[in-house]
Amino acid sequence: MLLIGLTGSIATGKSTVSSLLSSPPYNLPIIDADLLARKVVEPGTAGYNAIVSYFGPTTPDLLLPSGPDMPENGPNGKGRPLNRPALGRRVFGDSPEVRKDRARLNSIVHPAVRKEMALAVLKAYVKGYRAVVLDVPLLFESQLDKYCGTVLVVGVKDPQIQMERLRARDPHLSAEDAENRVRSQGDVREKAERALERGEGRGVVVWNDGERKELEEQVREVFWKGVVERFSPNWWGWWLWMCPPAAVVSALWGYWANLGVDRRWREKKEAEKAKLVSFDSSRDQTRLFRDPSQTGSVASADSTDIGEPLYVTVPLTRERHEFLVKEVTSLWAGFAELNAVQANEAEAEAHGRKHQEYKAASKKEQDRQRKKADLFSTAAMVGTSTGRPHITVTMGQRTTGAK
Ligand SMILES: CC(C)(COP(=O)(O)OP(=O)(O)OC[C@H]1O[C@@H](n2cnc3c(N)ncnc32)[C@H](O)[C@@H]1O)[C@@H](O)C(=O)NCCC(=O)NCCS
Ligand SMILES: Nc1ncnc2c1ncn2[C@@H]1O[C@H](COP(=O)(O)OP(=O)(O)OP(=O)(O)O)[C@@H](O)[C@H]1O
Repeated sequence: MLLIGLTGSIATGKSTVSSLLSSPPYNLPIIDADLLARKVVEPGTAGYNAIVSYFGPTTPDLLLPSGPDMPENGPNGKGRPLNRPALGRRVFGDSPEVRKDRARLNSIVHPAVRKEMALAVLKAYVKGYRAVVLDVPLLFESQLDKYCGTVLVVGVKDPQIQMERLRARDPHLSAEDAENRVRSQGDVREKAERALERGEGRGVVVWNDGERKELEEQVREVFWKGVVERFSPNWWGWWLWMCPPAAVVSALWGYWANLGVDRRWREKKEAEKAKLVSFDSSRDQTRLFRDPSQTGSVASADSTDIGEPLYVTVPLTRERHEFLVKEVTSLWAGFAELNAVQANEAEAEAHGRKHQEYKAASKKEQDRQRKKADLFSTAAMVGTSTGRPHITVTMGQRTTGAK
């Protein structure tokens, strides 16, 4: 049985494709990770209890409010269901705290989802299906791609279209909530690249910027005829079903091949990062923004920005991650100095100090600030999830071991 990993980014059309694949002429069973992720956090489950005990104390609206239709202990006495938009606000976004919370939620939900998924795949195999679709938004992030015979990425190139579709489908989301959700997922272009890296027949991409009809045609021609029928014909599916040991060998072989693909992908990304060091900053003006959608104002950083992401807009013709780590570390020291000088200027003015006195105080303060800045390193990350190339820079991550 062929495992088809269906992924993409938020509102790029995964569900639209999965509903196509579940209907004639394909008639494939769909295992939907979002649905399973809801099932494993229903009141009374271990997932629900873990979420309530971690997020409950800091999220007053974590559960649906009680009222005439909602008893205090929930409809089945096991607790009120989760208020998903409220939990979403806690975990979708870019700041370090939100990322930490998202990682925590993922660590509660994902193992339970994987278990349910394995069970569902086994059931589909026993029922004799030739292929099954795993609809998983975070297929690569949760490493499930390694188990898939083929990966289908549904992408949208234009982020504006993606945002419009998301807001039209989920009108309850504010513009900020929608933006945060888009930003919480990896760049769909990178997912597409990663799928194609798997090689012919093992990875395929359909772009869904156009009409639904175009999407349907791509699914039929590019995916079904070009991949499934060509690389996993019907007779092969029957053979695997009739001979379970062959199915096991085929699954192990596929997993092993995917490990190789994964290793090559990592090596490629490492090599790309290594190239960044040679970037010459003098040719490019580096500007820091508080928000990737801002273009006008240059943000200033001060000590309150520790741990806050800032964005640098640069052309991504040459990726330059490591260079930026160095560059922004020195920028951070520069900002610290600037703050110190400004603070001293204000102080000197207020107290009417003489110029010499001010200079001495300023120098001392600068040294102090520089030492403080030395305690921090800065992380930079390249991304295009918002559609405009940007680099997220998290200022002032404490260096491991620094005192
Ligand atoms: C935070 C929650 C409660 C918000 O629920 P809500 O009903 O508002 O959204 P829903 O579950 O329908 O998700 C909508 C889309 O958001 C994206 N998304 C969901 N969870 C995540 C996540 N942890 N990281 C990045 N994107 C995510 C997916 O594209 C998904 O299709 C929910 O998304 C959740 O429990 N997420 C953690 C589990 C998870 O990772 N699910 C994704 C598949 S395993
Ligand atoms: N080609 C298209 N033209 C117009 N609307 C589309 C097209 N494809 C999908 N849509 C609409 O866009 C919205 C998002 O699509 P869909 O729900 O399939 O995305 P998704 O990737 O499954 O999203 P999520 O990650 O949130 O589950 C839906 O309302 C869908 O009807």
